[in-house]
Amino acid sequence: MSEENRASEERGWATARTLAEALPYIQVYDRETVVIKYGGHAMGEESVARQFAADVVLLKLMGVNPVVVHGGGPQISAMLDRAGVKSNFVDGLRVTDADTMQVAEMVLSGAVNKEIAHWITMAGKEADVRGVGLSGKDAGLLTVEKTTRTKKDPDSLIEHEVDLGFVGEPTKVDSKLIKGLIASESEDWVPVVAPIGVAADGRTYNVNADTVAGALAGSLKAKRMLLLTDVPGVKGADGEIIRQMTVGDASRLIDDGVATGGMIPKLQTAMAAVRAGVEAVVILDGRRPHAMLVELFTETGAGTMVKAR
Ligand SMILES: Nc1ncnc2c1ncn2[C@@H]1O[C@H](COP(=O)(O)OP(=O)(O)O)[C@@H](O)[C@H]1O
Ligand SMILES: CC(=O)N[C@@H](CCC(=O)OP(=O)(O)O)C(=O)O
Repeated sequence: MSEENRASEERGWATARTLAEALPYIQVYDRETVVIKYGGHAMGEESVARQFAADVVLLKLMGVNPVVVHGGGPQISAMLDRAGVKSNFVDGLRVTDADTMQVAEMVLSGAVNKEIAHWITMAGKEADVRGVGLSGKDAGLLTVEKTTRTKKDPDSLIEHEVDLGFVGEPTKVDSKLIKGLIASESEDWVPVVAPIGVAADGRTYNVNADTVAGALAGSLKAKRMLLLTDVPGVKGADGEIIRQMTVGDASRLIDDGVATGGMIPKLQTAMAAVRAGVEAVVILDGRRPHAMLVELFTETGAGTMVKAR
């Protein structure tokens, strides 16, 4: 779990200081899918979003197949604030009534999705790399079922069900469209997915973006999933960033209450994705310049890596 550990395994290649030395190692990701979850907190200023888009384009030009899933929690909250609505969160999930659902979809599938796809298209203009904005509603990408949660009453210790409203869990990912986009030999398309899903009854659901990224990464058997957020990694009980952990460690951090709030869905997603065949998941600071490139192409990497063992 130490930094040494993290740096030593399979990563000797990234000590390369020149492109020629680095090339064999960059080939590790050749034609491999990397699912990138771009969190609302990581988005920050326009210059940060532009830099993110430029790095996504660079990855595509280096032969990686990036698939972006974005959040937008703070952006939804800002829009709800304007309407005088305050959100409640349970285990990092927004309790979503019908009105909140409408705002969430407008912000996620409308404003945020189109902006990110647009920044990628703008950054990739000269190289003809283009962002394609979608939500889980497009081409039947994401089927969900209503999320159920129980909470223990602190006094009586009796479990009771908490109704989260229109909050869904992925039950099926139909990644045909995404696979078609990333496999195109003639076009450099980068799918950008908003975390909205559809239930069997046709209703629209709000889904945590980390969860969507995990489901998509599992379905695409991605080599890496990068969860870009606003902290340098996952902190342990001593407040220090943990550089590498197993799914067992991740589960214990949640059980022990060391990982709280938005970090809970992140770690749960990481565990599920690794179990579904994703080689590794990394939680890292998306505001750090070139965070994704540092993670993929340097020896030390960036953030906290979660692996099976
Ligand atoms: N053990 C932990 N290590 C790091 N961050 C933690 C931990 N527990 C809770 N967090 C919180 O999780 C947040 C990231 O989740 P979230 O706010 O949902 O991010 P995003 O919008 O990027 O998905 C951090 O800003 C931090 O406040
Ligand atoms: C159910 C649920 O909580 N959905 C999230 C969807 C957006 C999201 O996950 O955004 P971040 O990644 O920026 O936190 C929400 O409404 O905030």
